[in-house]
Parts: sequence; C-alpha cells; structure tokens
Amino acid sequence: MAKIGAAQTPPTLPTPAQGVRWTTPIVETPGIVVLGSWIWRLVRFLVTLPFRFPVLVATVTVSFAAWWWLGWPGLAGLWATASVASLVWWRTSPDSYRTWVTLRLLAWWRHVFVYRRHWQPVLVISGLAESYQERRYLPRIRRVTCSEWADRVRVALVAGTSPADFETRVAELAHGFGAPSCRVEVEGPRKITLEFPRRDTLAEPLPALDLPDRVDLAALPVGACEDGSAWRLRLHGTHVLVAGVTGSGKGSVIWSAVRAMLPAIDSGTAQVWAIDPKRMELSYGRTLFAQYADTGEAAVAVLETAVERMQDRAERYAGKQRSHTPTVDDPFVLVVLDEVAFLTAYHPDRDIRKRSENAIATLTSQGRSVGFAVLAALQDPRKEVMNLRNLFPDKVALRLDEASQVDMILGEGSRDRGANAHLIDPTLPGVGYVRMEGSPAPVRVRAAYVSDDDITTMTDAYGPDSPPGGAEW
Ligand SMILES: Nc1ncnc2c1ncn2[C@@H]1O[C@H](COP(=O)(O)OP(=O)(O)OP(=O)(O)O)[C@@H](O)[C@H]1O
Repeated sequence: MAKIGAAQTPPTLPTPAQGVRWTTPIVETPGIVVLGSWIWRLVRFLVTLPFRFPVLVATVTVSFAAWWWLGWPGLAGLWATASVASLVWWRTSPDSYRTWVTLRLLAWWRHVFVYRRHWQPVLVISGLAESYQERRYLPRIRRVTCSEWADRVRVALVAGTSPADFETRVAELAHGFGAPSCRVEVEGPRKITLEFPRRDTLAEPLPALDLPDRVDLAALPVGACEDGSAWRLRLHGTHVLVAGVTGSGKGSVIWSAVRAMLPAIDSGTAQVWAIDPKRMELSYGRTLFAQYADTGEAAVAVLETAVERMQDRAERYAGKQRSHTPTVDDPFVLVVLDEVAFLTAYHPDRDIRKRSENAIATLTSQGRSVGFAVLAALQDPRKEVMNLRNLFPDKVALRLDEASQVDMILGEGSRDRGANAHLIDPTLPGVGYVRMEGSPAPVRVRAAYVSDDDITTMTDAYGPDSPPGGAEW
C-alpha cells in the first residue's frame, strides 16, 4: 500500500514494463500559413457577399456611386426617389410589397438578431454541438426566410449527425429561440429546415366552412392547418380515430366532416350512419343520417347491419372489381361513432361490448376497399379502454391528458417531433395534431366549428324534407 505523502507515479507516464510510448508531435503552425488562411477567408467572404446579400450589396454600391459621381445631392435624390417608389409600390400592391420587401427585411433581421446571435449557446446547451478531436462542430445556418406566420431556418447538419437529433430537441430549440413550437423538415442529405412559428395562426375559432362544389371523399375540407392551408380529411379508403379529452372539440371534427359530405349525401352517393350514445352530439342533426342509434342494443344492430351490407358488397365485388367508386346503388357509408369506448368498454352488458367490438373490428379491417369507413371519437386512448386503436390508419390527436398518450395516438416518436397534444391550451377546442400522408412530421390543425345554428341550416337544406340539390342558405 502506498504511504500517505509518498511520491506517486502519474498514471499517464509509461512504466518500464510498457516500454516506449509514441505520441503525436506538436508542430507549431507557421505565421505565414495562419495569415494566408485569414486572407483566403476574407477574399472568400467578399466574393460571395453579392450572392448572399444581393440587395444589400446593390444598395450600398449604387448609393456609393451616386455619392461619388453626383455628391451628397445625388445621394439624397436617389434615396428620395427610392422612398417614393417604395411608397407607391406599398400602396398599389401591398401583397407583393410584403413578399418582396417586408418579409425579406424581417428574415434578415431575425437571421442576424435571433438565430445567428443565439445559435451557438442554444445548440451547445441543448446538446446539438458535436466534438471531434477536441474541436467543436456546429450545424450551420444556410438561410432564414419568413412566411406570414413562421420563420424557416435552413440548416446544414454536421457530418455524422441525423435529423432525428434535432427532432428529439424541438422543445429546447423552441424555448431557446423564443418560439411557441418548432418543427423539423428533412430536405435532403444533411439538409433540414426548422420551422418556428412567430404567432399562433389557429388562435381564432374557424367558422363552419363553405360547402365544396365537388365532394372529394378522400380530401374533405374540415379545418385549417397551421400554415394557413386547408386541413383535408380522407375518409374514403381509410378509418379515422379522433381522440381528445372532454371538451377538446371532437364534435367539431365529426360535424365538419359530415358538413363537407352534404352534397354527396344529397345526391345519394354517400350515407352517414350515426351512433350517439351520449345523445348530445349527433342527435341534433339526426335527420341527415341514413341510420341513427343512441342505445347499446340499437348501436350494435346498426353496426351489425353495416357489417352485413359490407360483406354483401365484398361478395358482389369478389373477382370483379378491386376498388369502390361511390354510386347511388353502392354509396360510400360512413359509420360515425361518438365515444366508441361506451360500446367497447363501459357498456354494462358484456354481450353488447363483445358484439360491438367484433363489428367494429370487422368493419375497420375489411371495409376500406368496399366503401365503408368508420369515424370514431374517443376520450381515453389507453389500451384497456380501446384495444382496436391500431385498426384505424388515420388518427387525430386533440387535447390529451398525458404526454404518453400522444405516441399512443399518432405513433412512435410523434411527441419528439413536436406533437404536444397534451400541452394544447384548453381555451383552444378543435386544435390538434395529425400526420399527413407520406410524412412522419405531425401537423398542427384546427377543425372548423359547426354551431347548432349551422346544423339547423344543414338539416333544413339537406334533411329529408328539403328540395333536391339542397335549399338556398
Ligand atoms: N373547432 C372549434 N372551434 C371553436 N370552438 C369549439 C370547437 N370545437 C368545440 N368548440 C367549443 O368547445 C365546446 C366543447 O366541444 P365538443 O363538445 O365538441 O367537445 P368534445 O370533445 O366532443 O367533448 P365531449 O367528449 O364532452 O363531447 C363546444 O361547445 C364549443 O363551444
């Protein structure tokens, strides 16, 4: 045992038993090389400047030329003319002025004073800076652009890292740059775009949408996406599960979908079969539905009839056609289930629970290609309550109770990619997250609100007593 105070051999020194140890020699970089590298960087900066900031460089060059050739009056005249031209442009074409001037200036401002300024500390602290051989490498900002509602920061990744590293740190990035959220889009190898909203475009309720001229059952307009585009819900060829706590606005998704289908319902090429155990949500517009049930027994009967019709249709199609086109003889049938867990988990009669579960499972597993779809609403997405969750290919996550429920609904990794459905403000019913076809990135959406008055107008115009083609409204 070593005595206290005795000299100790540093562990890095070779002990005689280890023999000779080789180390990399340290060679000092000659001053001329350092100077050359700095000159090279300066030249590269000056040469690329006109390409990176063409407007700025052109403005400075023209101003300098005016001052050089015409003196101060020339410079003042140039700026006065430019100001008047800018004013005229702004007054006559505010939209193009906003696109070409205001948003570009804003992008420059935010690039310099928000992103570049905070880039290093935010990335280092959030763990996105990489180290290799004692040097630190940061992903590079390639460009910042501004749309009406968000900043888009294009980033070049450090070699050896992946977009998933950013996806798991969207909360840190959003807070770091003072944005309400952050979304990651993959552009290509080592290229990603970070989208930071500047304001909440979905803060205001959206009134019921106008009816489409032509109903596309694979893209029904039901609300708006965060970027201002229409949120289109596919019903034909899929099944949709809408999950959210009580008061999260599940009814508005269901009613917006029914509303968008009205012309097809009117022409007889689509039908809605409604199951309404709460007797609140759908009873108001029951005359629009081809079938309606509000008790457990009646609901099972409707579901089993749907299964029967679906199987008849499948038998007729067998060997003749592989997909369904809605017609009056073979309409598209949407089975709407408000609070599906009432039938599958909470109903006191075991037989009803079992039969409903079987019918829903059969419809969702076999109905897609023959024109039967299920649109179900659910408050509690846990497996004990709803074990048929995975039979619904498309899901909508409105406000949820717990963070763990987000991935249950939208799929593994959705919360990491920014779908914070558990953090949705309770004062924003109808707001939720969906995953669009072909993209793993969740999109924030808000369903349009179909009020009781809207439903009355809908039943008056498209109910059984209405004139064909819908009444004027
Ligand atoms: N898309 C929306 N935009 C604005 N307000 C909405 C929207 N959807 C719902 N609301 C408001 O929120 C309230 C609750 O909505 P809704 O009844 O649809 O929620 P829910 O999720 O169906 O609740 P429950 O499960 O209790 O039926 C509505 O009365 C309405 O005032």
